[in-house]
Amino acid sequence: MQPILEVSSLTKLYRGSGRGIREVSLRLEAGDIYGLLGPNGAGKTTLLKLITGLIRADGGTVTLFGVDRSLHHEQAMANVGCMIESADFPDFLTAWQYLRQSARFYPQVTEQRMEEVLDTVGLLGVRQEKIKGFSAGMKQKLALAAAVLPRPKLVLLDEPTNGLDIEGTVMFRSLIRRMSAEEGTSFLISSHMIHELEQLCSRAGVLAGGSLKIEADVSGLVLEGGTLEDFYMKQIREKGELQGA
Ligand SMILES: Nc1ncnc2c1ncn2[C@@H]1O[C@H](COP(=O)(O)OP(=O)(O)OP(=O)(O)O)[C@@H](O)[C@H]1O
Repeated sequence: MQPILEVSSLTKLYRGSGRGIREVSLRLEAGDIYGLLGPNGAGKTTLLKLITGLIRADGGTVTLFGVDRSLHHEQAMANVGCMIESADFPDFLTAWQYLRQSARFYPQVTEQRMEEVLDTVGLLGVRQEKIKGFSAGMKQKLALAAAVLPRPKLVLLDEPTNGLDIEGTVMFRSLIRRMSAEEGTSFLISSHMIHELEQLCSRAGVLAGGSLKIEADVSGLVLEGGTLEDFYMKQIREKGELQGA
C-alpha cells in the first residue's frame, strides 16, 4: 500500500547553530497515529517544518500521498492540515473571519463545517470576538480548528496540547479519535505529553540529537505491560541523551 507520508534521509542543519536533523527517514501508513517524541532541541519542529515546506531541506525527500513535495507542493499538500509552533494570528480578525480566510482554498468547506469545528474546540460562543482578546489556549484551539477544517487526510500537529486546559485536552483526544475512526485521518503528533500520546498513538518514534533513534508499536508495548514513558526513558538513557542520568 502506498504510504501517506514517506520521509527519506531528510537533513537540515541550520547555518547559525549547525544543529537540526540528519538523515531522518519515517513512513506513515493510512490510519496511523504517530507520536514524535524527543528532548528539547531534538529536531521535532524542524522535521515538521521540513515536511510542510516551511523551511528548505539540505538533502532528502518528502513524499505525501505519492507526490514529491518539493516538486509539486500544492498537490502534495492538498490533503494535509497542520499546526506548527504557535500560530502567528492576525489579531485584528475575529475567530470566524480567520476560519473563513483559512477556508478560502477549500471550496468544500461550508459555513456549517466552520461552525462544527468551532463548536468542537469550544470557541463557537466567541466566534465574533477579535483574536487579540484570546488567551494562548484559545489561540491554540483556533489553530487546531483551522488545521482540521477541510477534513484533511493527514494532520501534522506540533505540541498541540500546549496551553490547553483540561477540557481542551480531553476535547483534543476525542477529536483525534473521532477523526481517525470516522474519517480514517492519519496524524503525526509531536508532543512532550507522553501519557497523551500513549493513549492516542498506534506508533511512536524517538528523535534525539537530530536523528530518529527508534520506533515502537505503542499498542503492542502497552499490551505487553510496558509504558511509553519507560520505553522512551530507556532509549534516551541508552543513547546518552539524558544529561546527568
Ligand atoms: N532558526 C534556527 N537557527 C539556528 N538553529 C536552530 C533554528 N531553529 C532551530 N534550531 C536548532 O535546531 C535544533 C532543533 O530545534 P527544534 O526546534 O526542531 O527542536 P524541538 O525538538 O522541536 O525542540 P522543543 O521540544 O524544545 O520544541 C535545536 O538545537 C535548535 O537550537
